[in-house]
Amino acid sequence: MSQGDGPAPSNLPAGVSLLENQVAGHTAAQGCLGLLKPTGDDAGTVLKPTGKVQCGIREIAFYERLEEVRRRHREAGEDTEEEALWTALFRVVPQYYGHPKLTVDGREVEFIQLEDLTAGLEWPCIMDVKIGRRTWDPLATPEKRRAEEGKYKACRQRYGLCIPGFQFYAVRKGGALVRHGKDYGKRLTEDNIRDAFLLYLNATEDGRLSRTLLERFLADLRIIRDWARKQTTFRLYSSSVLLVYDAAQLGQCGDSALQRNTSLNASNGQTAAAAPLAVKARMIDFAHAFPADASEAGTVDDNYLQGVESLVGLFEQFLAAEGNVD
Ligand SMILES: Nc1ncnc2c1ncn2[C@@H]1O[C@H](COP(=O)(O)OP(=O)(O)OP(=O)(O)O)[C@@H](O)[C@H]1O
Ligand SMILES: O=P(O)(O)O[C@@H]1[C@H](O)[C@H](O)[C@@H](OP(=O)(O)O)[C@H](OP(=O)(O)O)[C@H]1O
Repeated sequence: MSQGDGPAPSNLPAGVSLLENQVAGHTAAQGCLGLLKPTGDDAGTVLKPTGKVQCGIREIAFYERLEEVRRRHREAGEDTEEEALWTALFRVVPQYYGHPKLTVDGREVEFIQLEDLTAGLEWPCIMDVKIGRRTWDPLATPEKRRAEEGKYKACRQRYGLCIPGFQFYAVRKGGALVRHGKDYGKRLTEDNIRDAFLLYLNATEDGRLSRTLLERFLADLRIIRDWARKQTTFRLYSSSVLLVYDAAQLGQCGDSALQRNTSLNASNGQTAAAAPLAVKARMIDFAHAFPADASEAGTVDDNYLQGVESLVGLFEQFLAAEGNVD
C-alpha cells in the first residue's frame, strides 16, 4: 500500500527511527514514509503507517477482529469450531498493539503497531512473499488492475505468488548482508524462482539446505495453509507471508557446510543443543482484506489458498531433496 507521498521523513518524533531491515513495501529509500521502529518502552514493536485511508481502515479492522477473537477465547476458555479456525492464526499473525498517531514532519500520521518479527535477531534473514495470482481488490480502478496484472507475471502465473523483496546474511561469506528488492523479484521466472529461495535459505553451492530450517518454516506455513483451506469469510488480496530466520544460529544446527565461522559459535558459548533456531512464517499486510461478498459466501479464497499451497509445496520439495543436513 502507499505509505504517504513526498520525500522521506526528515523529522521523526523522538524515540522512533526507520526500520532499517524493511525488505518490501514503500520505504524511506523510495521517498515514502516506511515502517518505523520505536525505542524505549515500545522496543520490540514496529509502526506501520496506514497510508491510503481505506487501506488503513481495512487493515486495522482485520487486526481488531483478530483481537476480538483473542478476547473471547481468553474469557470463554474454549472455542466454537469457527473460533478455533481463527485462534489458530494467533501463532502466525504478529501481535497487534493498536493504532497510535504520531506527528511526522508536522503531519499527523496514524500507524499500526505490531510485534517486530525481527526483534532480537543477530543476522535477520527476511523474505516478503506476496500471495495470490490476483493482487488487485474489488475496488481497484481499471488502471490499478492493469498495473497489478502487468508485473511479476511469470511467477504469479505458475505459483500464485511473487517475491517483492528479501535480505539474507550469507553464512559462508562471513555473514555478508545481501539485499534484493522488487526489481530482482520482477525478473524472476517460474524456472529460477527456486534459486531465490535457495539463496535466502543459505543453501550450499550444491543446493543443500538445513532440514531444521525447512521443518520449522513448514510448521508455520501449514498452519496458514490449513486456515486458508477452511476459512470462507475473508478475501486477502496483496497480502504477504513474511519469512524470518536468524542466520547467526544456522551454524549451530550441526552441519559444517552451512556453518559460519566456528569461532563465532564458540564465542557465543552455545552448544548446538542449547541454541534454538529462530524461524517463523507470519501473515502480514491486510490492507486489502475484504469480507467475502454474497457471491463468494461459503467458498474458500482460492486466490490466496493457491499461493499458500504453492509455498508449502516448494518447501516440501526442498525438504524431500537428498543431501539436506541436520
Ligand atoms: N510486524 C513486522 N515486523 C517486522 N517487519 C515487518 C513487519 N511488518 C512488515 N514488516 C516489514 O515491512 C515490509 C512491508 O510490510 P507491508 O507489506 O505490511 O507494507 P506495505 O507497504 O503495505 O506493502 P505493499 O506496498 O507491498 O502493499 C515487509 O516486507 C517487512 O520487511
Ligand atoms: O511491487 P510494486 O511494483 O512496488 O507495486 C506496488 C505494490 O503492488 C503495492 O502493494 C501497491 O500498494 P497498495 O497495496 O497500496 O495498492 C503499490 O501501489 P501504489 O503505487 O498505488 O501505492 C504498487 O505500486
